Amino acid sequence: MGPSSGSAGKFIKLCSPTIHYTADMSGRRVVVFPSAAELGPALAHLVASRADKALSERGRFTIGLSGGSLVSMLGKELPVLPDLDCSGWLAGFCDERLVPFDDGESTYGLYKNELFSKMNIPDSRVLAIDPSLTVQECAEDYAGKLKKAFPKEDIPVFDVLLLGMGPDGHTCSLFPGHALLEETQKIVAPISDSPKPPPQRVTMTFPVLNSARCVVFVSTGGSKAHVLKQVLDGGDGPVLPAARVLPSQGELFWLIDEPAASSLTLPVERQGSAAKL
Ligand SMILES: O=C(O)[C@H](O)[C@@H](O)[C@H](O)[C@H](O)COP(=O)(O)O
Repeated sequence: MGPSSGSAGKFIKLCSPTIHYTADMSGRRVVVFPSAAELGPALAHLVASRADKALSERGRFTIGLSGGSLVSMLGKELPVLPDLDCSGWLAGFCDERLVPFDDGESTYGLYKNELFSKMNIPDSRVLAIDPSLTVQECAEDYAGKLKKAFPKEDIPVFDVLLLGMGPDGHTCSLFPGHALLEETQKIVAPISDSPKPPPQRVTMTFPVLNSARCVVFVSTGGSKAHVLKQVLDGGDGPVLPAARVLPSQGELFWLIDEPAASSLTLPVERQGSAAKL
């Protein structure tokens, strides 16, 4: 798509050599970086800026985390930011695999090692699942934890949700064609037939994703090019789960790298600043 196509709207000119261009595509602010190495620091700055804002306006910063490449990216980039005070942070998980915390598949376990320990975020500031429960109980228990953490809201409003997207267009544990895509009542749902192992997981539902103040997708690598085109460009195919994330009030960013963007036709704006995100 280009400036003349329907899905591409105004293009935002920023000023730093590390961002190639940003585009406003159907309410999504798409930012393309030369590589994942340049995307990581911008992601960290974006999180820090929304944390500053939340802390000054509401006295705490709530963030939902996802697995995949985000774990190591955040573990590398956030702890090295100067003057980042995490004492007011409350971290949860956009989805989680129902495995013990010391299992290599546990998203909590990965973040504990790669991020929480480096940033001195204690367990009391982390909303985690109870992996000893059945998947049904686990979803109810985690939903209860979210409700307790957001007592004034029917649907939790996270300051930032960080999401990845699988090559099939799934996000969180919301997979293409699955009945959970239509869930409107629960804020957290169990899934016991995840097409991607492990099969048992719990996941935030679209009502939570679409209530956030800021949602940031991170997607990198050439293996995502085809599905990114489908999600960002639309077209005749089914609307993939990642494309259904459109916060009703909040911001929506797609931070991608050039290989992932290679099937998109983007404008030639080539200046930007991570600080302006
Ligand atoms: O729970 C999972 O099985 C993964 O965490 C998965 O959902 C991941 O987030 C996406 O596949 C994006 O992965 P990348 O960030 O590595 O692209």
